[in-house]
Amino acid sequence: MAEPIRVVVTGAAGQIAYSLLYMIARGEVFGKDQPLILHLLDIPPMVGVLEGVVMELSDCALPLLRKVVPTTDPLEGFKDVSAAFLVGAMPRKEGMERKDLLSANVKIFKVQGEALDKVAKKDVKVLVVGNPANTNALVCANYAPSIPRENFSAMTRLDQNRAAAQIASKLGVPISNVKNLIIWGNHSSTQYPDASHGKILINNEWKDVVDAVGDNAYLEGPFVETVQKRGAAVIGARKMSSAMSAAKAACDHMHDWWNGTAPGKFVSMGVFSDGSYGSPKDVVFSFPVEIKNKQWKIVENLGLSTFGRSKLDLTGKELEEEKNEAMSVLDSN
Ligand SMILES: NC(=O)c1ccc[n+]([C@@H]2O[C@H](COP(=O)([O-])OP(=O)(O)OC[C@H]3O[C@@H](n4cnc5c(N)ncnc54)[C@H](O)[C@@H]3O)[C@@H](O)[C@H]2O)c1
Ligand SMILES: O=C(O)C[C@H](O)C(=O)O
Repeated sequence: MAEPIRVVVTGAAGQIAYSLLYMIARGEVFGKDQPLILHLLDIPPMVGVLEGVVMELSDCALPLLRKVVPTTDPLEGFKDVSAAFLVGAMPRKEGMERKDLLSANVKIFKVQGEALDKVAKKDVKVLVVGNPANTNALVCANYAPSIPRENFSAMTRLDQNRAAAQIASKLGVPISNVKNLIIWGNHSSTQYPDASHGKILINNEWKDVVDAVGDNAYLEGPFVETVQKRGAAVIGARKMSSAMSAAKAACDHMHDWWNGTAPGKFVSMGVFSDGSYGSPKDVVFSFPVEIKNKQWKIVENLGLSTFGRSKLDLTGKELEEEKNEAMSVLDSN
């Protein structure tokens, strides 16, 4: 069997981590033959809860889990890690937008970027879940200059999964029969869930989602809005933000980054923009990507409608504004 790898989950005493840690430790991300040492990072007031999580992980009796390192010290938490799930951050409450968390959360990602830079493996894969995820990923990467910025990503996979679930339910097919729906831009209510390149498996043949749905008004209206507002809908119902589905999406994201995407399939990830599709450069923007040998590549030459173009411009503008706001928060500290 392979040597164990070290994987850190921040916010390890929180609600997303409670589902996520179990899925990782079962081998659902790095494989059923990959032993793991799990680092659990949280803040000092959560030490008691963290102890409980450590007890439960032990009681799960998981064969791949070789050791658990609970800590409140980022330098210990990020030491020699190969993969980092950056979940620890304040969640929004009812009535807030995710960017309202910016001033509180962005500082966390500065400190964690600096710690990753000092002690993580240089090929560490960093997934930022904590909101506002795109801008937090940007900040984290900026404070970790010795790690390639391609190694930092933000999670829009939950939005992709939500989009796929809407289409599967609309067409009455299993979720595994839907692929290549795209989330463009920010993990916020300006994101653009785009079904125009989506495929659906009907009678053993991949067909266009657009043709199968046959209702453009739905695809540009209720479909887009439902996905954009799904996080708020979950908060409205649960009084807490999504956790089980967020943990599953984090596993899907890191799984595909680690293992690659199947031929003909792409997934959405927030990554550093090179200006593709007229997006602003140097913000973390969600694009369709294909992954091979742990390297993502933006899928090129996909057509964009006039409607899509206007949506990309809107979400790109929001990301530039968030970036400026984050920089002024950090400059004033
Ligand atoms: N990108 C997405 O799709 C997505 C989906 C769901 C939730 N989220 C975001 O994920 C974050 C976590 O959500 P949750 O429901 O688990 O929240 P939670 O409040 O249940 O848990 C957050 C945990 O982070 C810890 N924490 C705070 N500051 C920390 C720091 N500096 N270092 C380490 N740990 C720290 C807290 O003590 C707490 O245990 C929120 O920002 C939420 O908005 C993102
Ligand atoms: O909506 C939130 O604040 C939590 C999360 O980002 C989500 O999409 O469910």
